[in-house]
Parts: sequence; structure tokens; C-alpha cells
Amino acid sequence: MTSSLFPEPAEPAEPAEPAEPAEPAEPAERVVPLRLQRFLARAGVASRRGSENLMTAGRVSVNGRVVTELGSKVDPRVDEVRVDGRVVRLADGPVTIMLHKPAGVITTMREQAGRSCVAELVPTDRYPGLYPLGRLDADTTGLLLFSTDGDLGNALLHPRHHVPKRYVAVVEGTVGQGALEQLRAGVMLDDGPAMPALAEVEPDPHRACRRYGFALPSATAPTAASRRAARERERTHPWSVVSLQISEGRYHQVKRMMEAVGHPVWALHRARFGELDLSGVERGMWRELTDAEVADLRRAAGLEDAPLEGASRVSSGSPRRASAKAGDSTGRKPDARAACAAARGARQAVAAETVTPLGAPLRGSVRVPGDKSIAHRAVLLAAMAVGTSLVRGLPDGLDVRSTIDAVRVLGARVDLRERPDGGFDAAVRGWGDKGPRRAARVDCGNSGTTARLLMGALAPFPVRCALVGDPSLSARPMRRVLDPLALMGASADPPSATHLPLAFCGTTDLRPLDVRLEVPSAQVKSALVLAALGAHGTSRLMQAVPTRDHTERLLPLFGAELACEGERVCLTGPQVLRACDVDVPGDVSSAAFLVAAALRAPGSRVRVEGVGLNPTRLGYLEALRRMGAPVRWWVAEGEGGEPVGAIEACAAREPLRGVRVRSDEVPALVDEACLLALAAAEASGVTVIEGAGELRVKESDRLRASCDLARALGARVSVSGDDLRIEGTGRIAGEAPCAQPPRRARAQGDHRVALAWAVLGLTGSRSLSVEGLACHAVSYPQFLTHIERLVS
Ligand SMILES: O=C(O)C1=C[C@@H](OP(=O)(O)O)[C@@H](O)[C@H](O)C1
Ligand SMILES: C=C(OP(=O)(O)O)C(=O)O
Repeated sequence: MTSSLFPEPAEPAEPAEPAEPAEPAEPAERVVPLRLQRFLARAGVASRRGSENLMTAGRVSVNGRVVTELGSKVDPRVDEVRVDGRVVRLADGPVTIMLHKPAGVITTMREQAGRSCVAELVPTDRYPGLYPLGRLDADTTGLLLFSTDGDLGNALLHPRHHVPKRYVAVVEGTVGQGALEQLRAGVMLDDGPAMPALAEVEPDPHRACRRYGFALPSATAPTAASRRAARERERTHPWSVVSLQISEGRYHQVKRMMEAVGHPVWALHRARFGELDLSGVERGMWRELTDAEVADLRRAAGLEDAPLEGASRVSSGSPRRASAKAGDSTGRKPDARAACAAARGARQAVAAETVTPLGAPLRGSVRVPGDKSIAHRAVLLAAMAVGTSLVRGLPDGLDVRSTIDAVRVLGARVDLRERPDGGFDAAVRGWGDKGPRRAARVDCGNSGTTARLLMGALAPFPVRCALVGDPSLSARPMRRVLDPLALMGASADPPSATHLPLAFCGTTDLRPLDVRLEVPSAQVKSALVLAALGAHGTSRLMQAVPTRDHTERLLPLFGAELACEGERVCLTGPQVLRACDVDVPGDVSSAAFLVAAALRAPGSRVRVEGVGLNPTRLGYLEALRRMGAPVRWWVAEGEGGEPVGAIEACAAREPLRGVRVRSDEVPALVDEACLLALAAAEASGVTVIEGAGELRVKESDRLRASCDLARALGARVSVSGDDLRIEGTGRIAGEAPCAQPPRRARAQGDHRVALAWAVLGLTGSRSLSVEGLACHAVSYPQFLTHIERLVS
């Protein structure tokens, strides 16, 4: 077992570790160009032949150039391939699938002696690395896992790990209590005793046969004579159906166990593997496991940090979230990543979920997950620092996971420990002044902050990294960071890249920068501050408008020196960061959704505790106050250089008043604009949000989403240039339904939009089906659980 970076709880706090001895340099990841038609087939666009047809028809372009030549190659890490204008990418990360294996198919990935093999049934074209995790005999049916994840396979198949598997067997003879007791005690096999099994006789054997679709020997025997003999035996001998749960994976184990108790197996079916069963997967069909299912498997296989994998925390079955339908025929939990990908026309089906009205006030106090912006920065700075930092209170959302995965790929070690509140503490051992140790492919997922801040952090190192993201992130502008970083000496490949995917390479000769930042973006500012730490000389960054200042507040904790005067940040590099401990306060942007729900649900009074109250993030609360909303907040302490306190919001008893928000106030509410639109839609008078153009380049076009949300409440809405104008209905928020509340809405792959629609559905007068609601796991997976808690 590997040791943990977490200090033992009983020990006094350790001083920061000295610098790690240099790790032997790993070879840079080799770029393996693929034939374009193979790339397209692997990405699931069409078969190899079909992909060739697409190419020759001129429908495929690479980096903007139409490619018709069949021998052409692409580097999937950096080349942008489009079919009919739509970006095509290979699946991100490992893939694990379950197959409902039929009888008569052997568990090999290559046909042998003309017999059918499982490789014909699983999508090897799309995921060429798939291999079976274990095997089922040719005549055995049921659940067989395949993965491209070598670690998962090794761990699951390792004899040390006992993942329970349930089999159902048709056996000869009438199985009595004695045989069951022997199985439960652990029968002796020729290679040693089997571990005790859970064993039961199925009370209705015919029903069990129908349910598991047993193929009896009379159906599968190879010759007419053996088929006849089998039929005769099945007719003349008594038989039973037993259910057996074992945790080992020895050769022919079930068959040998049953033989040992005097009941040879006639037919065998694997019904469960760990928590997985085959519901919804027809015989001969397969489906991909959800992130949550993979996380469970990893946990069962003893792989570290399984709890934070993927979308595992999306709760389901909440009464406020009545059903999952559309696009999810298997009945599995909606996939947050697929829901995010939906933003820009990706081909995945997206589940819609119905949010039902609360019909009751929200009352009580709640803590929201850790602040996403601060968490990204704390993890990244810890990864850049010398020694081991402890970052407490990370949120359990996909975006922060992207940053954690990114720094791991680049050589930082991150150990995660789950907290009772569902968040995480991370012990991060940084790469320090030696820099990231390898070139890598970094998947930034849905997270703009990960992509942009990472470029800044990488700028002082001559390491070439391929940066990729999901379809939503791949549509967001990157020149805003690449241009100033290029002035410092870093480069992108292709140099004209405007979006991900791209390759990024820094330099040891990084020059300082003296600029005025016209784009009102904290991500741009932060990226440049991180780069300036590694530049040779003094950088001066002047912001045109104030933006969130978490980086500036955190850096001194890591021992950095910088001067902040008004909107100017100055720092002299190179500087080396030192590990430290950081507490991440609750996320005020997540709290905003609870505030919005409380304002609209009559009789509500909600308090959010332990939340960050950095003034650069309070634009929404300030605007609500100006509108006359019953909301207040107060600072109680400071954590990680940030003011922390509580927010209290009550249901509005009279209509709010329209408000004017100036463009320099927009960054302070940029992530809550959709919620301000909701409030404005029911206010009396006009609300104008000036200079809101940045909303167009978030995970979706949030300017448009804000219009849709306000219109759903009956407001008159217009956009002029970058100014949004909302003429409210003058109702008491949430009390009188608007003329025609919508029945359906789309999250557009955007977590904040998903949450805003969820607020509307919860506090509206009729159910609302939200397509892609699952993507709210990007920032606030527990939202519906928190609402449940506040209602009861
Ligand atoms: O720096 C940050 O952590 C963020 C800055 C904002 O983006 P921009 O910098 O693009 O405005 C914000 O919308 C985003 O959610 C997080
Ligand atoms: C815009 C957001 O995040 P990012 O830019 O990091 O994707 C957000 O969380 O609303």
C-alpha cells in the first residue's frame, strides 16, 4: 500500500517538507499520429469505411483545412478535426463498459477456430484498448466488464480484492439444505477451500429461467446427438435454480463448487458484479458505465480516491427531481459530463429530469460546498509550491476535479480524503521550482479556470502540454490569455490557436509583462500573475475593472511577494512558492441559488453559514439589496486570507425594484447573472445590466439564458449591444404564476443555467423538465439534497 501525504491525526502539525529530490525525468509522452479514418472510427463518427466516405466527400477538415486524402494522419492531442463543421474528439480518459454476454461466445478478443468472440460485441473500433475484466465460459451468459483502464482491471482481478459477484445456476438435482450449508460454510475444492458463499435456492425455477434467459445444454450442445442426450436428461432428471454470491474469481469456481456439493451445473448466468446489474441491457448489448459506477468499482477494487471520480455525487431519486427520461434508455443515472457536452451540439443523448414545485417554505441553515474559484487556485498554487500543502474544504464538483487531475498528470501528488460534509481535503505535494516533470495531455473538462490558470502556471517551463476540454470549453476564447503569454515568450501550437485543443509550451526565459488588461476577467489576470511569478523581472498588470482577487489573497500564504494598489498588481520574479495550509470557505456563487430559491418560496428563511464574502464576489447580493430584497450578510471570520461569514435570505413579501448594474459591477456577479435576471423579471420597473458581453463566452451563452429565464417569468426582455434590459412584471417574487410557465427547459450544458432553471422549477407553479440538469455537478452537486434538507 502507498503511504498517504496526510499527516497522522495524532501527530502535531508537520513543518512543510523540504524540496523533493529530483525525480528522474520521464520520457515525454509520445505523440502517435493516427490515420484520419481510424481516428474518426475511434471517435465513433462512423465505421472505418464510412469515415473514408466522409473524407472523400470533403466533409472532414483538420485544423480548418478540408482533407480528402485517405492516408492523412492526425495527432489527436493537438489537431482539431471537424466533420460537417462539428469538432470530433476521442473519448476522454479510460472507458469501462458492461456487456450482456450471450451463450456461445468465447471470452477472447480474437476469433479462434472460427468461433464467435466477445470482441465482436463490444465497440473496439471506438475504444481500441478495451479488454475483458475476467472471463465467462462460452456457455455462460451475463455481465462481463470491459475496460481500457489497466489499473482498474489489474486491481479488480487481483486476488486481494473481493468484489462480490452473483451467479444464478441451473443445476442438476434437487438442492437441499445440506448442500446450501456446505456452500455457505465454504466447500473444499481441489485447489483449496472456497470462501463462504451466499447461497439460496430460487423458489420458482421456471420463472428464474425466464428471467435470466437460460440457455440449457439442450440448446447449446454442439452436435445433434449431444443435444438429444441433454434434452433427455433435462426431461428425466430433477433440476433446481440456485443463486450464489462469491467474492473470489478462481477458475470455473461456481461450476466446481456446485459439482463439489453433488449438483453439476447445466447453465450459468452472472447477474451482478459488485453493485452493477444488467437492468436495461439486452442480451448481446453493452453500455458504458457512468462515472459514479466506475467510482464504485474503483473503490471496491481498493484504488485510491474513488469518491471524487466523475459525477459520482449526483444524487438521484430525490422527490424534488421526479424522473429521469429522454435519451437514457438504460435507466442509469444521468451523466453530468454528457450533460455538459450537450452545450455545443455533441452527439451524446442527454437526460431530462423533472423538477417539481416545493409547495413548502425553505427553512433552516446549510453549508455550501467549498468555493470553486478559491479551490482551483489553492490546488494549483500548492502544485507549484515546494513541499506538501494541505487544502481543506474542496468542493465535490467536476471543475475542481479537472484541476486536481491536471496537476496530477503534470507531476504533483494529490491525496484526497473525504470529509463528513461530502467535500474533500487534499494533501498536495508540489512540483516546486523544478517545474512540472513531463509533457502531458491535460484534460481541462468543462473548466475555463483550469485551462487558463494552468497556462499561466506552465509559462515558465519548457514543457509542451496538449490542453483539451469538453465541447463547451473548446468553444471558449483562449486568445485573451495566449496573447499576453506570447508577449512573455510562451507559445501555442498552432500559433494561431484561438480555442482548445492546443499545445502550450512555456520557456525558462520568460519576460515580465507591463499591460493594461482590457478583458474584465479574473482568469486572465490570475494566469498572468502565475506566469509573472516565473518571469525574470517586474511585471505590472493594470485591470480596467476590478475582478475577483483570490489569487492575490492566496499568494502571500504561499510566501509570494506582490503589491496590489487599486486595480494594479505588481510582482517581481522569479519567486518560489512554499507549501502552506489553506481553508476553502463555502462558495458564495453556490449560496446564491439557495438565496434565489428562498426569495421565491413563500414563508422561507434560509441561512448559509461558513460562506466566503469576498467583496469582489458580492455583486448579486448587493444588487438584491438595492432592489429591496430581504437578504443580509455579515462577516464573522477570515479563512485563507478571505472574509467568511453568513448570508440570510427570506421570501420576498413585496415586489422588488428594478436596478441598474454598471459594467464595472458585472464581474462581481458574472456567475449569478441568470439569477439576477430571475429577480429582475418579477421586479417592478426596469433592470439594466450594462456591459454584460462576457456572459456570452461562459459555459454557454448566459446572456441568452438570462433572457430565456426572465421571459419564462413573463418579463419583457431586450439586448442592445452588450446591455441587457429586463422589464419586470411587478409581482411578488414567486407568488403569482406568470401566464404560461414553461414545461421544458434546457441547461445548455451549463451548470449555472441548470441550477437557475432548477430554482424556477422548485419555486414555480408546475413541474419543469430540465434537459441536462445533471451538469450542475460541475459546481454544486448537492443542490437538490440541500433543498430537500431545507424543506423538511
Ligand atoms: O477566476 C475565476 O475563478 C473565475 C472568473 C470568472 O471568469 P472570467 O475570468 O472569465 O470572467 C468566473 O466567471 C468564473 O466562474 C471563475
Ligand atoms: C464560468 C465558470 O467557470 P469556468 O470559467 O471556470 O468554467 C462558472 O463557474 O460559472
